Amino acid sequence: MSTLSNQKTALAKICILGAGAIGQLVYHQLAQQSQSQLSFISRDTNSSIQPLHFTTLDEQIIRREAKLIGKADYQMHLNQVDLLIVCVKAYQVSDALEPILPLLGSQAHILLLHNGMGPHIEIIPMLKGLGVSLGTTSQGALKLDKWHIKQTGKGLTQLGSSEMLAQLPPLSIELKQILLNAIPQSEWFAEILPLLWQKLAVNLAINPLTAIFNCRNGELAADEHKPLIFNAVSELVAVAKHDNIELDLDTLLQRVYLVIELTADNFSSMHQDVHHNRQTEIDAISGFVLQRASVHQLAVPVILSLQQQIKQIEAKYL
Ligand SMILES: NC(=O)C1=CN([C@@H]2O[C@H](COP(=O)(O)OP(=O)(O)OC[C@H]3O[C@@H](n4cnc5c(N)ncnc54)[C@H](OP(=O)(O)O)[C@@H]3O)[C@@H](O)[C@H]2O)C=CC1
Ligand SMILES: CC(C)(CO)C(=O)C(=O)O
Repeated sequence: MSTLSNQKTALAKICILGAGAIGQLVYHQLAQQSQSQLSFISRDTNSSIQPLHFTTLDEQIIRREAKLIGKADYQMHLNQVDLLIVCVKAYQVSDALEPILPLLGSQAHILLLHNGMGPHIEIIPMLKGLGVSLGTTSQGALKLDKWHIKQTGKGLTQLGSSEMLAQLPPLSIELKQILLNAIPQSEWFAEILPLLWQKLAVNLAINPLTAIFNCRNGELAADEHKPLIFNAVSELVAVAKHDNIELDLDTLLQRVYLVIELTADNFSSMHQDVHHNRQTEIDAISGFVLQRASVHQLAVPVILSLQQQIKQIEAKYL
């Protein structure tokens, strides 16, 4: 257990890796509710102070400043960090952490906050005994400009640990409290993996299909898509079972259709990535399920086909 005392809680040093839409949203939420010392990791050489703008859900514009830690100051700064929140895309996690991890002090804890699954398995060998927690958010945020974000939706943020991480130091109670106080609708789970699988099922059922059929989320409610969604989610449930994660197919399908309804007008993140010719997070969505299916020697033809179709789309521009 970390020794961060109550007295030091106010001075907890929290650094965010990935100053994008979600990284900046979490920064503003922490700045609003805690007295922690906050910063972003920059890829520039020198540190700087960056003005930020945040448009809230009720259209208020809040101005703040953030400390960006430049490479020249990594050594000195990172050694002091208590919590590193990683808010890059799933496919960026390992590369982003590689130069940072060796510079963190032994008190540092890492929180991964991204869509999809898999990076936690990739980074465990790189951790050298540092603690890690995992999370997923259903809040929405959009970059209006590099340093101006708008919150676009409320939603649950599910954070937690797992038995598979039990050998590593846990997040301290004080840091957990800072996160739960600052992030609205956030919850902590002793075993987070089932929650991550459930969110994965939602992303698997919605994201690739919206990119393949070039449609908004709501159009997936049509009868013509029902067999594909049913088969993809059924395959995921079977793979999860072999990973000792029990998911209920009916409950999961209900959740998928609820998200389709609640986000009917949205273009999914994968649709937007394809639209802007960006790499998608497919490898952490269907790719992760395919990887686990291969470990358990299970056939998942529908998920394989979704993966291949998105890879073909990406290949036209990447
Ligand atoms: N935006 C949303 O509403 C939601 C997003 N999510 C998930 O949250 C995660 C983050 O998404 P989002 O914030 O939208 O993505 P963004 O692309 O906006 O943010 C990622 C940020 O990380 C930066 N970055 C990438 N590599 C590095 C690195 N090596 N060192 C430092 N910074 C780096 C990027 O910088 P640069 O652009 O310069 O490369 C970018 O600013 C994703 O998994 C996404 O699916 C989940 C729910 C909702
Ligand atoms: C829930 C959903 C599908 C909302 O669009 C999403 O998480 C995404 O677009 O990545």
